[in-house]
Amino acid sequence: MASPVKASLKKFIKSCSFAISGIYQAFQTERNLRIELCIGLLTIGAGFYFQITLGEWLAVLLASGLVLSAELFNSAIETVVDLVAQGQELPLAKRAKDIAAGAVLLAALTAALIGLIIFIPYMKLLI
Ligand SMILES: Nc1ncnc2c1ncn2[C@@H]1O[C@H](COP(=O)(O)OP(=O)(O)OP(=O)(O)O)[C@@H](O)[C@H]1O
Repeated sequence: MASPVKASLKKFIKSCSFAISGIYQAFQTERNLRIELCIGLLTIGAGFYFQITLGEWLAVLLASGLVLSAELFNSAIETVVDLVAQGQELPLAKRAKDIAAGAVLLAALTAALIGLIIFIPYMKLLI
């Protein structure tokens, strides 16, 4: 393998390991992230149970990824805000945290709506 390619690949693998470590740390500290992962896994379980279509799988996976990514961004923003605020009550810190939390809420509501649209017809078949 050519040396610049090898170096780029090495750098990429290193970046991935930092990213995985970031996800791991967020899971250790953020309860909401763990709850959202559980909901995502339950939804995937329901997908297998109801044998949803390929299009429905794509929507479920996109919605789950959207919520988890939004929560990770939220955690990163909270961390930076705490770093800057250093325990002080700051109006801009509140605004930044509330907007980031709003992004998570929007993603979660969108995912819930997608879940209801997909799974309600399957659940109706069970009744
Ligand atoms: N440094 C700060 N200055 C002003 N308001 C803050 C500050 N830190 C947090 N807040 C506000 O206090 C409220 C609670 O925030 P806090 O981060 O404790 O809990 P949270 O938003 O439920 O997040 P989580 O439980 O995920 O840590 C929010 O409205 C937030 O914007």
